[in-house]
Amino acid sequence: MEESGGRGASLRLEVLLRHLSPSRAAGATLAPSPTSAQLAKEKYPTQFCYTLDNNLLSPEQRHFYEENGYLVIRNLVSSEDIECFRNEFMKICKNEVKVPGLVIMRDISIAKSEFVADQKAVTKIQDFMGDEELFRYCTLPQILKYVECIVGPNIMAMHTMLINKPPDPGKKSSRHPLHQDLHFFPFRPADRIVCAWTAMERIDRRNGCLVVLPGSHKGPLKQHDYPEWEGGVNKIYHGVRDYDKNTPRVHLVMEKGDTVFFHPLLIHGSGMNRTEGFRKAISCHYASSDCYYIDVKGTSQEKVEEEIQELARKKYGAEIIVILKDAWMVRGRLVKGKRINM
Ligand SMILES: CCCC(=O)SCCNC(=O)CCNC(=O)[C@H](O)C(C)(C)COP(=O)(O)OP(=O)(O)OC[C@H]1O[C@@H](n2cnc3c(N)ncnc32)[C@H](O)[C@@H]1OP(=O)(O)O
Ligand SMILES: Nc1ncnc2c1ncn2[C@@H]1O[C@H](COP(=O)(O)OP(=O)(O)OP(=O)(O)O)[C@@H](O)[C@H]1O
Ligand SMILES: O=C(O)CCC(=O)C(=O)O
Ligand SMILES: [Fe+2]
Ligand SMILES: [Mg+2]
Repeated sequence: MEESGGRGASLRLEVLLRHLSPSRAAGATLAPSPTSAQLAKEKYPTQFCYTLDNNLLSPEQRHFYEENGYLVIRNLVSSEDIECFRNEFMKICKNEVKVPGLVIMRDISIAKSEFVADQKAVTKIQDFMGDEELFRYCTLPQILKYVECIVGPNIMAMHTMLINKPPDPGKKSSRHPLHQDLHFFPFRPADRIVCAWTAMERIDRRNGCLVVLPGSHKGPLKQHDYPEWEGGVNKIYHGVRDYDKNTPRVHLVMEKGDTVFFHPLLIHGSGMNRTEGFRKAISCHYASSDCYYIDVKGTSQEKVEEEIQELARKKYGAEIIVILKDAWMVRGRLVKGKRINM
């Protein structure tokens, strides 16, 4: 007795398969469908250098990051999570929560005025790794998935910020000059570093959205200086000294929860806040734990190191000598994989 479907049926199947796809003819097992990484290589045969082989980014997304140095993913962080981060930030501003290692910055226009325990006094908080609630942002799996496509499987959270851009006091000091984040980082390689920046509300040109120069990540790290702004510039808000003024600027209009991933050499800044609200964004810079520290002495980054040391001396006393590398090693936190060099 012949099994149901026997030779006759398999012959018919073979003919059908040949008809559908000559390469899947009899004998050959069904080939698995091509992965996203394979598709990307077929479609864009040039070498990828800013992204790693992965099966998350579509070929178009991967190509976009390679060419432009940034990629916006819509609606990546939930409203609920963002409200938790907002509440925690408010508690920090009201002094209800003390976070070890946190740096609180006030806008230059209010830095010298009387202290008020309110978000109105805070332009940005930095290094919130010691706050478990805010740090949860850096560990969100949907963010780390994208980060892994750029930095690989061993991921350190190196630098964290919650930016609370105040209504401009009329001096344009709420602007952030165009800069490259790598200017502040004494580690390399740049291609294994990425920033995730999430809008905590709708952010457009009225409240000071991010402005990027697409493709600028392909250039070198540039010389940075304080811009000559009449209304004053915030401490450490260095800007690129010269950049191609003809490069088109792109204003990234983002909705709450939208997240942009960008390369540390991408030239970016943000405009002034013309609204009455405090424009909020949360961000984390990630690096592969395979990265290594560099000595910035004798480079364009030397001045940053000196300036940060000077701030630390003022704050903690004259005898303190901050080794930049040590300061980064203490702050950095592993979020995925193994801690190697960093
Ligand atoms: C990807 C980006 C990477 C980065 O951004 S890495 C850059 C690292 N960033 C930093 O190190 C943060 C810099 N900011 C700070 O450390 C602090 O905000 C800063 C400036 C020390 C102020 O700390 P506070 O604890 O508020 O100290 P303080 O009230 O005693 O002020 C000390 C002196 O600084 C002045 N100041 C405070 N906020 C300022 C501002 N926004 N712009 C300009 N000057 C500012 C303040 O007036 C005071 O000056 P003075 O000593 O009285 O002459
Ligand atoms: N003189 C300057 N030096 C360095 N950066 C600057 C200077 N003037 C403006 N910027 C920065 O350049 C970026 C782009 O400026 P641009 O005028 O295109 O947009 P914007 O000021 O953000 O928004 P809008 O044009 O809607 O006011 C902003 O991030 C701003 O902070
Ligand atoms: O205005 C912003 O949110 C961007 C700030 C920024 O680029 C930075 O602090 O490095
Ligand atoms: Fe930046
Ligand atoms: Mg402008």
